[in-house]
Amino acid sequence: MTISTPTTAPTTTTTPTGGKAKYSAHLSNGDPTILSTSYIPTHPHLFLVHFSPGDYNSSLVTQRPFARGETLAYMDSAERAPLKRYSTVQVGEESHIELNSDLLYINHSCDPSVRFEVGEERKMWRAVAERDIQKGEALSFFYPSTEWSMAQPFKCNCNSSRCLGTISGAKDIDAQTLLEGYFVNEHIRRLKEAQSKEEIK
Ligand SMILES: C[S@@+](CC[C@H](N)C(=O)[O-])C[C@H]1O[C@@H](n2cnc3c(N)ncnc32)[C@H](O)[C@@H]1O
Repeated sequence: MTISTPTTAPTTTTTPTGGKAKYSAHLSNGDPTILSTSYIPTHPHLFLVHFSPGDYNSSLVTQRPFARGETLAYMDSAERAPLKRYSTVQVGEESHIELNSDLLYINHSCDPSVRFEVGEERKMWRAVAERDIQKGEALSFFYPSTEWSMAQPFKCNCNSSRCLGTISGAKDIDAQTLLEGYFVNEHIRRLKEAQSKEEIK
């Protein structure tokens, strides 16, 4: 197991102009050792991060039930990201955002409880319940619904009967399996279409 040390201790800061605090969990690079001691929840009445030792083992657990179709949260504190990384969410063919909130800790599942609805306009960015969700459940969304080619592929441990194995992005999933089996965002639909015409790999 590799333990990565954050380059900066996680902090909640106030900007000189008194602006919104910055969420720095992404600085943990997956290792919660330091972060868990200084954690300030961003949505304490809705969900909390459950920190687990080891790289990228933490998760986001609900504090109350949600009904299918309900918006869990808008991605209000998200910001455009210059580069994709494990913590970013793709919102368009060439656009990525950092969530800057506890939504970062939603893991992937091939049978997800949540979907991330995104698009080029920030007002579209929100997390919606795919089904009824109980209090105390760990939340999950289907990462290839937003990600075309992931910065950090991983072997999925969702244990679902429909698990797709290694998750590396929508580009590597058969079009029928992806488009008939899962909710995906419009940019992924467009990229899959371009791939089928061999306009992109
Ligand atoms: C945005 S983070 C999610 C929060 C992460 N669990 C953490 O503790 O920082 C994405 C990373 O979590 C891990 N991850 C998420 N879902 C997973 C899954 N179903 N199976 C294995 N690893 C997963 C992978 O390392 C992935 O790159």
